Amino acid sequence: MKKKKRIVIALGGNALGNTLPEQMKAVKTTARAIVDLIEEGCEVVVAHGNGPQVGMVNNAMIALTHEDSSQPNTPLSVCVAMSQAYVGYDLQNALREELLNRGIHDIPVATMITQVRVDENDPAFLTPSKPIGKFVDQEQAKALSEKYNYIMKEDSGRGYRRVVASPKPVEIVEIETIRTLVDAGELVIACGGGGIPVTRSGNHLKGASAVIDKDFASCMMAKELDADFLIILTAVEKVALNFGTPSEKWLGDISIEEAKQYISEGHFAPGSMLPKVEAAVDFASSKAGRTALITLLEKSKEGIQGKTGTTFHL
Ligand SMILES: Nc1ncnc2c1ncn2[C@@H]1O[C@H](COP(=O)(O)OP(=O)(O)O)[C@@H](O)[C@H]1O
Ligand SMILES: NC(=O)OP(=O)(O)O
Repeated sequence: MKKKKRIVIALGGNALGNTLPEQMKAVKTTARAIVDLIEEGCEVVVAHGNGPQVGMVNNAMIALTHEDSSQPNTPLSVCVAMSQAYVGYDLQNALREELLNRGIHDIPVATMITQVRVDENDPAFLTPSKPIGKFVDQEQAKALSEKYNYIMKEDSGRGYRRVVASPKPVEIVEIETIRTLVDAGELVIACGGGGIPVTRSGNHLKGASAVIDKDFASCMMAKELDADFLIILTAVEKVALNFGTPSEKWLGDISIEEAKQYISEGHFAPGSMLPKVEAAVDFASSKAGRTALITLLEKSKEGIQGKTGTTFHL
């Protein structure tokens, strides 16, 4: 019998929406796209981002502390944990329902609260780079940085966002549990929001004030699970050279060498497209036969059929 293709999908912000009602709606479309892949005969593992969601949770927790001084600050690591549960809850239910609606009764869905270890000496702790929360204009950005000491940065021509530290993942703490569930045929949602960042001190895991890039965490999970495909779903169908300029050129199938050259030429914006391309290069170059794909959620099926998206190969 032909072995099923194992796919790790990294869902970007547009697959989840920015508010509770938007998320309820978005996860239904997302579930349809994922179950399409399952019906194509693929084994799917789902990871997702949390930029808007962790920003929202963090704001709510700050407001709580302002209202009630007996409530201590909620660490960013706990906000990431909350965002994993919030997204996992809606996504898990949408997937369950979509599977049942299509008569698929033998694939249980589970969300794994996932911790990802980072290095406490990672220089990324000193240079915040990960955009979270809402997009605001320049004036609002100035007000937020004055009021809360936030570091605000312009994000790919779409406005300003708060940036936080984003160290690289070193180890997925729950990887053996994830592997056991995936090998048992379950549909697992894991490494949400890049994973809850932790550092290790002996047997103790301590939350770190950071948001890990889900593209890097998904890449690590895809390698750990020996996946065939890493699919990074975002708001563009393809990756572009000279993005947003008159000489914009959309990329189809590219080699690792070409991708590395384009990275060095500065074609991909840090904090948005650059981590996706870096994760795609890392995965596709890690072992022969591994393919990475960057495309739109609605195009994921066509993407794995080689009909669209930007595909990275050795
Ligand atoms: N070279 C590029 N090619 C395509 N998109 C790019 C490029 N550089 C920056 N972008 C921007 O990056 C966005 C994807 O990053 P982002 O929105 O942070 O991802 P996510 O979907 O994970 O939230 C695209 O929608 C686009 O606006
Ligand atoms: N954690 C993370 O990478 O989130 P986004 O995909 O929303 O940026």
